[in-house]
Amino acid sequence: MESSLEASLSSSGAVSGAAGFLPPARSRIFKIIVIGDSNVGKTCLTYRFCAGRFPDRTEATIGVDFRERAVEIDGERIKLGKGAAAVGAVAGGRVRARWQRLRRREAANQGRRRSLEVLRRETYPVVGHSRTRTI
Ligand SMILES: Nc1nc2c(ncn2[C@@H]2O[C@H](COP(=O)(O)OP(=O)(O)OP(=O)(O)O)[C@@H](O)[C@H]2O)c(=O)[nH]1
Repeated sequence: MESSLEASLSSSGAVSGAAGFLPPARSRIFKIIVIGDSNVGKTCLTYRFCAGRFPDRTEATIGVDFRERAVEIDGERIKLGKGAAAVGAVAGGRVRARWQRLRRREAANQGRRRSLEVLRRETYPVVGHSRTRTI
């Protein structure tokens, strides 16, 4: 199957052109959402991954926070867009409803990451257990 990278190159027609000019290949973009109870480290996790260091100080995220990092995998440049969203600020059943809304909105995402704080068991149910793996 033709990858989107190959498709973008071949549809441009520039690859086989005689002018010797190759436009920059478009990166594929993978979106990952990090979701979890408030204050479990979502911002620090995504900041560390994208900036290579931990933030000097943090503030509670209101709504959703976006970051981006490009990585090279098997010679292909891939952009990872990461969003962190707190669900813990909303109490009770509304937590799950908001989580499900976020899941629907992010249905096109290729990856999801859930954050929880291992020493605070009450943060576990917020993100659900079904596909949580202990690493
Ligand atoms: N000990 C320890 N503290 C951490 C770790 N990661 C984050 N923290 C601290 O935990 C607090 C919350 O971190 P954040 O990254 O802001 O947490 P968050 O989940 O994004 O918080 P909200 O935006 O409120 O949802 C901060 O004081 C961090 O310094 C960790 O791995 N270990």
